[in-house]
Amino acid sequence: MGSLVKEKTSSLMTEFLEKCGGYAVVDGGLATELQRYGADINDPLWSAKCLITSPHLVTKVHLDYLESGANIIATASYQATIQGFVAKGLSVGEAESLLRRSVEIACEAREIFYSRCRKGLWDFYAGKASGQPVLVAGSVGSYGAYLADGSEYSGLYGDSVSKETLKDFHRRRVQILEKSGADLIAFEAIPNKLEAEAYADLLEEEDMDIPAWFSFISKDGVRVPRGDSVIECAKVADACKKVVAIGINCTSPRFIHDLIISLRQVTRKPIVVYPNSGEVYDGLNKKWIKSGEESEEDFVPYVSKWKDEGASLFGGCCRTTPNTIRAIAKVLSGESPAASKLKFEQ
Ligand code: MET
Ligand SMILES: [Zn+2]
Repeated sequence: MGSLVKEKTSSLMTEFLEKCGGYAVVDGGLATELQRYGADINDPLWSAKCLITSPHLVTKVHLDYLESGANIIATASYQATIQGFVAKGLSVGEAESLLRRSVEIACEAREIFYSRCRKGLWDFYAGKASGQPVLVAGSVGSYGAYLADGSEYSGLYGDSVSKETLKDFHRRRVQILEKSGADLIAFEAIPNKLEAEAYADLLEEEDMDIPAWFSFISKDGVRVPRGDSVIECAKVADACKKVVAIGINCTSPRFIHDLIISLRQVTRKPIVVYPNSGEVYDGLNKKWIKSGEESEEDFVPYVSKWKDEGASLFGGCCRTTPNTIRAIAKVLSGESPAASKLKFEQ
């Protein structure tokens, strides 16, 4: 790769943020939104099952988020792994095509969005839609997500799983996403430091043409599920030249404020936050459980505070919807969100 391409890679996010006016909107939950449209994703492949059974729904959800103001849409590859597809009886070739397809679907949705904007077909944002820059992030879920046994939210893989195991597991998928037209890779919901180190090594070893963001899960506002401190994990991400943003996703909104402060202590890279609705996932029974009276837009009034603490990219994760994203886009564009009861003690 030429040095010019490398420079472009490392500055991609700062330039993109400038184009967006300093702050960018990330999409909301993809899997849970597919479910809301009736997709049955109760499967080891989770949302990736839709790449086989209902790709049109994936396009539809991407379009919904773009229409709501998203600047970054993440592909349906979170739980799309070659190993997972092969376990379903697909060939390696078919599995790799589906991974590529996840990026193509998101790129096609962006094209459809832009062409509809040009024709002025959408009311919302119609005026400034052509000025809505959009990046496609190739989503990569953790090894625990592939295992689909709840370890995605515990980060406990056992002693037999080493950094090398994780690198071997992720390498081919990352290579394919890199060459499929994605603008960046989103390593999402990272549950332990070991996996962050594996990703960082992979990015360096593969000398990737596109950058990445690392986004961690936290269940207590201090540590990732495995028990490593978020600060230690963020240091791994900060030290990796290919990482252009660091953040938190699929985490209760109530922890986001403190987590941003922790991240800011160890990085100057842009911070991305996209919490879930605040409900808790019961991995064993594959159900979201309410811990209070959360609704998907409840955290939106906090976006301004998170901005003040130094985050620059804001979206939603599981159980958030296009409504959440529309409200975040409004906050970032200076309009106040619909009055909503503030529920999270800061
Ligand atoms: N981008 C993924 C999704 O929204 C993140 C899942 S987090 C468990 O489906
Ligand atoms: Zn999530």
